[in-house]
Amino acid sequence: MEQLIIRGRKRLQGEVTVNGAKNAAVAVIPAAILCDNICTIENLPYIDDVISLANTLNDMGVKCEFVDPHTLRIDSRNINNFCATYESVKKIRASYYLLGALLGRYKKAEVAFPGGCNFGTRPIDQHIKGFTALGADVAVEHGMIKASAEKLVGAQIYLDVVSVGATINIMLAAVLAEGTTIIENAAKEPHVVDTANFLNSMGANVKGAGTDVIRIIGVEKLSGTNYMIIPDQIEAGTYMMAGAITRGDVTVKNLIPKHMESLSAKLIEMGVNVEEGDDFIRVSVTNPLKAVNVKTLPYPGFPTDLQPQMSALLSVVEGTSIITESVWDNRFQYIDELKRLGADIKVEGRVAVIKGIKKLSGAQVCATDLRAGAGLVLAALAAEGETTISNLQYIDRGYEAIEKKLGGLGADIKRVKRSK
Ligand SMILES: CC(=O)N[C@H]1[C@@H](OP(=O)(O)OP(=O)(O)OC[C@H]2O[C@@H](n3ccc(=O)[nH]c3=O)[C@H](O)[C@@H]2O)O[C@H](CO)[C@@H](O)[C@@H]1O
Ligand SMILES: C=C(OP(=O)(O)O)C(=O)O
Repeated sequence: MEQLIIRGRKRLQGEVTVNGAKNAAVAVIPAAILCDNICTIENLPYIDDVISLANTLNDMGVKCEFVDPHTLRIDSRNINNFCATYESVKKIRASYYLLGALLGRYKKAEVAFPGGCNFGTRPIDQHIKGFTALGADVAVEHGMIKASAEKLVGAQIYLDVVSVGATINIMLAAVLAEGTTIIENAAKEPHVVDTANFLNSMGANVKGAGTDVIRIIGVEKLSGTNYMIIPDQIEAGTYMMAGAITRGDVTVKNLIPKHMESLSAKLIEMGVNVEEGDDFIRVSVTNPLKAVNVKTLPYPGFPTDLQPQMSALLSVVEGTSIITESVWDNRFQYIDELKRLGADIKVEGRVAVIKGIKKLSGAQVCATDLRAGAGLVLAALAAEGETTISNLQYIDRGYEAIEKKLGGLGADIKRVKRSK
């Protein structure tokens, strides 16, 4: 068992570089099997979700090779298996993209119900509605989602909820379908746009990604391509808040400032100094910070994947802050862990009321999911004394070398192996 040991209250200072985006990577990798050739994907984060997906594709006869830790060469010429089992996909949510990609290219797919972080129900009815509208038969049996079609024909699909996964999955299934598909009420997240750009670089015809109407004109064939993944909005936001919670001076490099607007605006409202460059943001604190209210929303709103990190930050900002989680029905499970560090937070349903305290104090805590883990890391950086964080398998799903990056900013953090 590995743990992070953090001795807090070091003011972070310096520069940290963001890796490629997890949620773009996990869509683009399955999308690569839509062509009968080789795709080379660069700027991938070297994280467990990416490694798991590469292993899953290898099990299907796709040759996935890391050219270096951030570059994956995907050769899908000899794919021979259209089934992804529970064993291979249980840890990753994005395994659902294999459904859209296999269905789009081979008209058949069998994928175990996806895993990923647990914050309440994570239905996939909108994915299934989209596949069905394109002409697929979809059945759920023995924990497997089975989809097949004679052929796929473009359709007009209105999503009942704004869903990143359904938007991307329908794009994957529709790029090789006959005719035009229109997705209305589509998600607008940067990773939706990145996946559309990747598909277009393979020869697809996807327009409107980044707005709430996406139009896909089916093409006959896609070709291999070289593609570079966008920077990770959530990793960037996590390090921006690491700067703020330690009242430090941190420059987060290799990000897209536009993707950070909802966070930057909140930090500025709190009194944090936020200085933007073309591809960096410098965050520093010189004045006392103020409490704020935050509501998570689909992009361009405040990302739910930065909500736990924001709770950690607000737990040491004087005054009462309110966080409303409007995307997931149960994403405050980690609050009990934050309370072990002394945070004063009350949760009622989807609302957390945070009374800022002067100082957190180190304790033993456990990550309950990926971003909960990131929130605990931030809280530990601000806490007096030593914090031990376990369940690192969650953090490792989405953060490459988190202890090295924070260590480079002056944090006292180390990863240790403990016998159970
Ligand atoms: C791999 C990946 O990219 N994961 C992200 C993706 O998850 P994921 O794609 O699973 O999240 P969605 O955008 O689909 O979910 C948003 C909301 O829609 C609901 N819903 C979704 C699909 C569906 O068929 N029916 C339905 O009701 C969900 O319960 C949730 O309330 O977007 C989330 C919201 O930004 C992020 O927290 C996750 O980090
Ligand atoms: C919730 C997340 O991931 P996933 O959807 O892959 O579980 C996340 O990235 O915060």
